Amino acid sequence: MIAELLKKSRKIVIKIGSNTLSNDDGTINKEFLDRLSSQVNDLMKLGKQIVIVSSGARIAGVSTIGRWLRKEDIHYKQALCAIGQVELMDAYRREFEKHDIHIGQLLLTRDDFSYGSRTLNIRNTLFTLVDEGVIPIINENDTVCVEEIKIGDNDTLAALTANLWNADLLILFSDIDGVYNKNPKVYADAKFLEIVTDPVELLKNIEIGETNGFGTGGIATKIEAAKTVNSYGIPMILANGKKENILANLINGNERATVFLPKE
Ligand SMILES: Nc1ncnc2c1ncn2[C@@H]1O[C@H](COP(=O)(O)OP(=O)(O)O)[C@@H](O)[C@H]1O
Ligand SMILES: N[C@@H](CCC(=O)OP(=O)(O)O)C(=O)O
Repeated sequence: MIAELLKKSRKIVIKIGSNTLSNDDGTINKEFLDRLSSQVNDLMKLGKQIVIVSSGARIAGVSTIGRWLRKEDIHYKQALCAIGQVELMDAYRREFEKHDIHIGQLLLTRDDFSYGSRTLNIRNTLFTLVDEGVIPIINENDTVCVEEIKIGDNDTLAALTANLWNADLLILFSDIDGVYNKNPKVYADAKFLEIVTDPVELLKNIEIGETNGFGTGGIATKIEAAKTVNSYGIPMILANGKKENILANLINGNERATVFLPKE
């Protein structure tokens, strides 16, 4: 099922969460980015078009400046994002450059998707970058909007991007294999859910546990993202981005993940 979905999807949005992108000590996981860039390169060679939505600015800010970790003040969080965004894009640029792939940065807010002219401008930029073989890398504009760093809304941003770009598939990479009936980081007997056809019903039937590390939205915003894209007929895969060669293994049917399928 997953392999089939990936094979037939041409336009794919990939969202990468903070915990996936960072090492345990908070530094940017360069090996992860190295593996990601070569797998994305392979997908592009298969004729696929890729847009990346990446979190990680705040954690990159913490590891760059080496302080403010404990500051819960939202202004410090915004300042950390401003510092870390530069590091984040630098890390992406270095890795994609190895494959002769250029990247472009788009910093957006949820509001940008509700204004006609802004939406059109985003769409035009996205289509132009992708048509030219450049990978757009999107993050929230944490300077102008603080809601996202409080509730972790890059999942929503990824869903809105998938709709705007008319994507065939949204992939969310987190640090878990998919959705469970309860937090797998806390309960060893948590049951893995392979296919979800009704995210609204799912939310009623599972236990939403705490998020960990630098993740902010937790599993709830991922299920909300599925609800959004599914309502536009776009399927979503939630997979463990920390696993080696995850994209290649998913496409070969060698890795598990949760698939959210839109109703027929
Ligand atoms: N029912 C559940 N199924 C899966 N993960 C859950 C569940 N409840 C809580 N979680 C937690 O949600 C985390 C993923 O959310 P988050 O840390 O925000 O990810 P990201 O940084 O990738 O956006 C997992 O690491 C897991 O501990
Ligand atoms: N814009 C913030 C990320 C907010 C966010 O959604 O984080 P995550 O839950 O890790 O996807 C940053 O780059 O740190």
